[in-house]
Amino acid sequence: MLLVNPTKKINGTVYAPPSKSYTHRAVICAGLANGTSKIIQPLKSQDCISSLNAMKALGSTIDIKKSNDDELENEVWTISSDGNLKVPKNVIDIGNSGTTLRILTSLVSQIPHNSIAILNGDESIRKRPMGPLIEALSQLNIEVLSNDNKAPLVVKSSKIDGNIVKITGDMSSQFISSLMMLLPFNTQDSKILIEGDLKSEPYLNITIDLLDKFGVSIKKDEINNINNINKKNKTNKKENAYLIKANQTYKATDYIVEGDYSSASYLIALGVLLDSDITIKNLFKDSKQGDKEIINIVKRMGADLEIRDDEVIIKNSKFKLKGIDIDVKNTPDLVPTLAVLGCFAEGTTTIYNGEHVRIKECDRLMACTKELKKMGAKIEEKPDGLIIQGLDIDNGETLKGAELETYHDHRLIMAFTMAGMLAKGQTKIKGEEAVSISFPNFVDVIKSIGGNIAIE
Ligand SMILES: O=C(O)C1=C[C@@H](OP(=O)(O)O)[C@@H](O)[C@H](O)C1
Ligand SMILES: C=C(OP(=O)(O)O)C(=O)O
Repeated sequence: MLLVNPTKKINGTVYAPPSKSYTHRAVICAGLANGTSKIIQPLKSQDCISSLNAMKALGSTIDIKKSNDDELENEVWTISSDGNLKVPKNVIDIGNSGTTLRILTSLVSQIPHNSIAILNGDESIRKRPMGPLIEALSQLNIEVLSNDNKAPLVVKSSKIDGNIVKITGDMSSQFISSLMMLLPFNTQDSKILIEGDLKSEPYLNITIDLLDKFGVSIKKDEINNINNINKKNKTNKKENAYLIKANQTYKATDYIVEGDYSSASYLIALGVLLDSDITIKNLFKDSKQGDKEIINIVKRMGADLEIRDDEVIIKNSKFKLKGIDIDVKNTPDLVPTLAVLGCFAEGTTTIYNGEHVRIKECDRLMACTKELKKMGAKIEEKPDGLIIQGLDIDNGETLKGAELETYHDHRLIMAFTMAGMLAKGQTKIKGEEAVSISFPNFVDVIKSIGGNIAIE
């Protein structure tokens, strides 16, 4: 249980943890390359260790060393491979990591012929949808067996047979990242055609960026679809497609992982909500991470931040925030952070375009509504988002401490910790150990800046 007490002020300098999305991709690409890659400053979290162990099970050799930078306790992961995935000796357990499951489902089809790989994970992972990816792979004659289109999955080794693959864009970009990482092995040039709305697109840009560092090129091809011309306002609806050249090979490389904006969102939000003097290092201004948008969101709500090339500084807050409309199509992981921010912003905060937020570690729209209501939040669940009426802070209204469930969901634990620090009375957060999924030293970091929290 995490005990969270009201906290008035935070100050100090902290480092954002390394990016989860970049660490996953770097580890997997390193295992696909012929040679030795060094992943410098990787995120040592449960999810990324799932990717590391999976690549080990598929034949990579892994050596973990502390880096010289003692203060940050960073590591260097040296990953060696001959570029060919091996038949795994056992079921590959990907734990709680949706990214690992989705990306590997395509790639494990490239193990030697006449063999199978089995992917499985925890209770939450066995509920996450896989249908569109399984169907897309069948268009390439790759066979995946499952009950109900969910893990456990049995993937049969197969040559890629086909060069155009259609997939829905509105459920998870991870399906598309998965195809992007598979198709460079195709012997023909290939194209991924996205059907419907494309959500979480910044994660595809992360995939393209990282693949480029490992020598693989993917190009976006935007097609103006004449069938979709909206005659009334004469706007062309764009269809998204990606082009992948045949017979590309992953090249071993050394890669330094940048800081994670999704994890930093809790620190940034706390910084603007409390009396703060705080610097968050390892956040790059030119990052491709979609969750960098947290900076624009808090600015739109009325906060003032100093953005440097590689750090974010918040001084002399606390700001008087106002409620705004927020489209979370491209930033689903920010939703728990935004739900808490909305409680402390004057007026209405509307979070929309987030149907995909329901199919993460848990249904985060349901969970934020149910749990924050226990603290007195005025929050309403909508099919695609949340409507939050800000509390009357000027007249002393605030959240009240409560005992909260977290559904084994790391992002809920961190967002509810913020809520608890701003609430009146103690908040008890159950299942706090799940922060290790993406931000293992979260509790220590919050304590180091003055957060009055403790594990019981
Ligand atoms: O590819 C990635 O690294 C991720 C993609 C996003 O998922 P969806 O594409 O399913 O929205 C995000 O929510 C997840 O935390 C990480
Ligand atoms: C949804 C998340 O991750 P994944 O899909 O990899 O489980 C997350 O980190 O919030």
